Amino acid sequence: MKKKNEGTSIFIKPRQKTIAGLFMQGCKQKPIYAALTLFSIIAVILFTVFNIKIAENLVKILTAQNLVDMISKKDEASQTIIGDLIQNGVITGGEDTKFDVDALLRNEALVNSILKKLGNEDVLYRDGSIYSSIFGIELTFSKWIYTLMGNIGLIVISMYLSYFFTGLIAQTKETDLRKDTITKILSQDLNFFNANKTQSLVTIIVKDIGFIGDQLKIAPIIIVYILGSFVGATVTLGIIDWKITLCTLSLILGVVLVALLVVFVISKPTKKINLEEKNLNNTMAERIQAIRLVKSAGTWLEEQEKFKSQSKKLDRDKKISIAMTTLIAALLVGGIGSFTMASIVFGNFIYTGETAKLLTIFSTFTAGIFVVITPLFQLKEILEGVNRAKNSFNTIDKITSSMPKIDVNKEAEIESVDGDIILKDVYFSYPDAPDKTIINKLNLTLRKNKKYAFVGPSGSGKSTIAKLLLRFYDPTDGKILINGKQDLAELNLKSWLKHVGYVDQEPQIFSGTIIENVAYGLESWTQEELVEACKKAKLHSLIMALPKGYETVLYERGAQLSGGQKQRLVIARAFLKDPAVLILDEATSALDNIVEKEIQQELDKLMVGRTTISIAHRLSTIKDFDEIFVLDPNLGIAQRGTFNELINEPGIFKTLYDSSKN
Ligand SMILES: Nc1ncnc2c1ncn2[C@@H]1O[C@H](COP(=O)(O)OP(=O)(O)OP(=O)(O)O)[C@@H](O)[C@H]1O
Repeated sequence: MKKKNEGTSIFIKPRQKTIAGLFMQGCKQKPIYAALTLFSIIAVILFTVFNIKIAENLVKILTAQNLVDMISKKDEASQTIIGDLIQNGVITGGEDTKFDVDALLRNEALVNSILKKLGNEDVLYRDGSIYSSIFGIELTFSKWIYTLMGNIGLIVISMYLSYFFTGLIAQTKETDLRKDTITKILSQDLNFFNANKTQSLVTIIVKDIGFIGDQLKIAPIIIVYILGSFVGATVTLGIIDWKITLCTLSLILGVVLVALLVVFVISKPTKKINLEEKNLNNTMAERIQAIRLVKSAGTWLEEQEKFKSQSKKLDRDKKISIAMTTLIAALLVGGIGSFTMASIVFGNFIYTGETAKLLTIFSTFTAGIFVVITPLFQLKEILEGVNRAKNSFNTIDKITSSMPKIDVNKEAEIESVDGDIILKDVYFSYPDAPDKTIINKLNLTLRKNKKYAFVGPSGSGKSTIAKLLLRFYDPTDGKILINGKQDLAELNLKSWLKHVGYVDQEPQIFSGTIIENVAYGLESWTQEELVEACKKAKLHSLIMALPKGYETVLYERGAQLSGGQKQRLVIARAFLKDPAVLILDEATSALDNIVEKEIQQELDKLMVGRTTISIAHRLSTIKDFDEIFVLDPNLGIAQRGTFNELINEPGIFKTLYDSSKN
C-alpha cells in the first residue's frame, strides 16, 4: 500500500490558525461534546440573566411590603400616609383620617389599588402577603429567595459542564496539534535542524502548544458567555426599562470601544516583547546545554552579565506593557461605577419623584450591569491570550510549513543488501550553500563485505559521504545505487536504514535504561541477544557491576558514562542490530590512545562480515582495510589503494601518515 507522502501535505490549514478555527474543527470532531457545550453555555447565560428578573421581583415585593408594613403600624406615619391617600381620592370615607387600618388591610382590592397608585406595579397583595408572578406563577418573597438559590445552583452546575465539555474538545485539539507538530518536526530533513535552534523547537512543543491549549480551554466559552450574557442582560433590562437601558448601553459600548482600542495599540509591542522573551529563553537554554563549554572557558560572569542586561531591557519593556494592559482593567472598574451611577442619574431625570420605580430600577440595573460587566473583566485576559496564541500559531506555522525535500516514504523497499554499493557521478552541495560544490563527480564501487576508508584533510567531504549514504541528504546530481542497481533516492528510507549501522564520534544516548538505549530502533531482539551484544562490546561486566544492571537509567547524553563506555554502548547497539552495512564516522577520534585501542578491537570484531565504510582520522585504524580513498577538497578522490600501497607513493596520504608518525 502506498504510504502518505508527508513531504507534500499541508500542515496547518489557514482557517485552523486561530483559536476559533481550531476549536470549530474540534467541535466537528466531537459533535456530542460540542452540542453539550452549547447546551450548557446557553443554560449558563439564561440562568444568569434570570438573576436580573429575580432581583427585580425581590425589590418590587420588598418595596410593596415596606408600604404595607408602614400602614399596618397604625402610628403617626401610617395615619399620614392614609391622610394623603384620602386627600388624593384613592381612599374614600374617614376624611378625619381616623381610618380603620384593619378594615383597609382586609380589603385586598383596596390595598392593591393603593400599591399601584404608589408605584408598586406588578405585585399582588393577598392573605397578608405580597406576591409577584413569573410565567403565570405567583411567588412570595421567600419563594423568590428559594428560586434565587436554586438558580445560582443551576448556574454553577451548567458552568461546570460547559467548562468540562469545552476542556474535552480543547484537549483533543491540543493533543492533535502537538502530535502533528512533533510528526512534522521529526520528518524534517537534517538541514532543518541545522537552521532551527533545538531550544526554539522545544519551546514550540512545550510552551506554544501548551499556551494554545490553555486558550482553547477558556477563550471560546468566555467569548460566547460574554456575548450571550451581554445580549441576554440587555434584552431583559430593555424589557424592564428601555430608556435607561439605552442610556446605559451607550456608556458600556463607549468603554468597551476604548478597551478594544487599547488592546489594538498594545498588540504590536506585545508581539515584540514575546519575541524578545523567547530569544532570551532560547539563548539561556542553549548556554545551559553547553554548560561544560561555559565552565571550561570561564565565561560564566560574562554570560550572567549578558543575561542581566538583556533581562533588564525585557523587564523595562514588560513594565511599560503592564502600564498599558492594566489600563483596560482600570477602564472596566471605572466603567462599573459609572454604569451604576448612570442608572440612578438617568432614572432620576426620567422618573422624577417615582421613588418606588426608581428603587426597582436602581437595584435591577445594578444586578443587570453586574451580569454584563463580570465576564467583561475576563475579556482583557482573553483578548491578550488570543493575541498571544496568534503569535504561537505563526511560530508553529513558520517552523512546520517547511517542506522536507527528502521523501522518506517511497514505496520500493529493500529486503537485503547482498550486492555492491555504487556511487555514480555523484555531485553534492549543501542546501544552504548551493554554490559550493562539496562532492564533485564521485564514482566508486563498494563491494559487499569489504572494508573501505575515506581519509583526507579537514573539510574535504569525508563526513558528507557518510551523510549521503545515510540519506541525511540526497545527491544534488548522480545516484547512489544499492545492490548495484536500486537508486537509494527511490527507496523507502526506513527499509534501507534497517540494514545500516552507524557509529559516529559523539555517541547518541538518551535518558532511559541501558536496555532501551542498546535496543533503540530495533523491532525484534531477545534478552540473550542483547546481553551477547554487550559482551561483544565489552560492556557486560560494567553493566553487571551497576546496582540495577541492565535496568540502570542513564542520564541525558549518558552523562554518568565515560567517553569509552558511551562508545561501547553504541557499538553494542550495532552488534545487536547486526547490519549488513556499517558506517563509522570518526568513531574513535574523541577517545584517548589507550581507550581508542581497546575500542578499536571491538570495532574490528564488529566489521567482520559487513560492508564497512569508515571515515578515519587515525590512519593506524585502517591498516588492513581493502581500499582507502583519499579525498582532496578540490580534486575529489586524489588517491586510492591499500594502506601499504598508499604509504609508499607520494601524495596526501603519505603526508598525512608521516605527520601522524611525528
Ligand atoms: N550543513 C552544512 N551546510 C553547509 N556546508 C557544510 C555543512 N556541513 C558541512 N559543510 C561544509 O562541507 C565541507 C565538507 O565537510 P565535511 O564535514 O564533509 O568534511 P570532513 O572531510 O568530514 O571534515 P573533518 O575531517 O574536519 O570532519 C566543509 O567545507 C564544510 O564547511
